[in-house]
Amino acid sequence: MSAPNAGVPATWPAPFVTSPVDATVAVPGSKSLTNRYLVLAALADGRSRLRAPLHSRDSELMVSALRSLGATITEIPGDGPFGPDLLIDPVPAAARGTRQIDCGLAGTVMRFVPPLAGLVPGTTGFDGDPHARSRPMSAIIDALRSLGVQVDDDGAGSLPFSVTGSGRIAGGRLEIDAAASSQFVSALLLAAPRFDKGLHLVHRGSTLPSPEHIAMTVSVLRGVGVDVDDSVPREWRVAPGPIAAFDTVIEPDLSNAGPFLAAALVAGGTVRVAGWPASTTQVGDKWRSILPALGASVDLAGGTLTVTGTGRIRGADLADTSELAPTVAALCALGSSPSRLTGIAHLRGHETDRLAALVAEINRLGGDAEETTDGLIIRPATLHGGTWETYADHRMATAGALIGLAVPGVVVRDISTTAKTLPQFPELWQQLTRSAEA
Ligand SMILES: O=C(O)C1=C[C@@H](OP(=O)(O)O)[C@@H](O)[C@H](O)C1
Ligand SMILES: C=C(OP(=O)(O)O)C(=O)O
Repeated sequence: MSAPNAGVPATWPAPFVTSPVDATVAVPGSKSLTNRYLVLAALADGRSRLRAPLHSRDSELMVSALRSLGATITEIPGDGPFGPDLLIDPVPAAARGTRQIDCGLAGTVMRFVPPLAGLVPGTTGFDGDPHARSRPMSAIIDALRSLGVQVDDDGAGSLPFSVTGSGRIAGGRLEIDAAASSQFVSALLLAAPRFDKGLHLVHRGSTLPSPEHIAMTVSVLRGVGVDVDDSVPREWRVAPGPIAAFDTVIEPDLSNAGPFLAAALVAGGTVRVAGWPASTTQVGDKWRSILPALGASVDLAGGTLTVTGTGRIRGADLADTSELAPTVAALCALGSSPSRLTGIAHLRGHETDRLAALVAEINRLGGDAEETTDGLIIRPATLHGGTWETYADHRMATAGALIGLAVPGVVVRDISTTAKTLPQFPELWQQLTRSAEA
């Protein structure tokens, strides 16, 4: 694919505002929903359509991965403002051969695609960006081996590795430790209807992160006619059977809506996000409770979420903020009282070690942040300008932009990393900040 955000400079002076914002923002489709539905469409019993899907580096990598496994994916004009719809014809039964898949830095690609590769005859190599090689993968590698699939790696429990599928996976009972990522559970559940005996998956680890993302997986599976029993905590039973072809509209990415909504707290003023679903499995719906805890008022009416802030942020104790944590941490760094974020130890295995990265960057600007065993403590401090490093992490980039809204002279390194899930970020952020000047 062409370089996302081509032309965006390597260092990006974050817009600083001195008056309240007043903006309505439309955000593109959910990464988590787009990539789940793409995987299910590749395994479905006929042609599926995704309306208003995300078009970003992570979704393009998923499209390429599924194409190389044999799915036919075609772009067709749609109604959404952010790009075409997708028609997907599943991987045909006769698909075979060898292929190499680039996972980039996409957790959904590196975790969701290997079980599919086990269902397709032939050898599939997996590798990704330099940072991808330090993301945890051993739970998937071990799970596939327990399921009888050949995996060849160098024993490090990470990319690169190859999966040699025979075309069938028997399935049955399987224990894994998904403490490092909920994506291990989602990956196995998504492919499980195509295992001969289905799957009885049991999580045996100490903690299970990002439960909302697992609930999303269960919900999308049920939506395409798959029988999933999740009545026993930390266990899932997926019945074998067909995955019904579907035609579905992808919701806007509520996690990516976060930095825009948070701008109302930082600058004061009002930000509205259109197309907010009345009910959703996205973890980003938690903004409706997180932002009020930090001092905003929030109203959901007529499909629009409206967030109003005063420019004054109070600290809070917030648990299990999952992929929302970098945005939350940026808000807390601007808070007038201490904050404690808990239940996010597994962020150490995200695009970068997010806990270390947030502490380093907040403190570089004069902040007072500290790592705990499972999160962060952030105390009030007066921040100053400087370079904000992003470590190839899109959510570090948007966190830097948010701090720069209130602190003059913040320069974000590599804003183009936002192309991972939101290529339009620099442009949408400029529009938002211009509303403060108007
Ligand atoms: O399944 C998904 O779509 C995701 C699950 C979560 O992963 P972790 O459980 O590794 O946090 C989340 O952080 C990631 O952004 C997307
Ligand atoms: C953790 C994230 O991504 P990934 O899907 O690559 O795990 C994220 O987007 O915050």
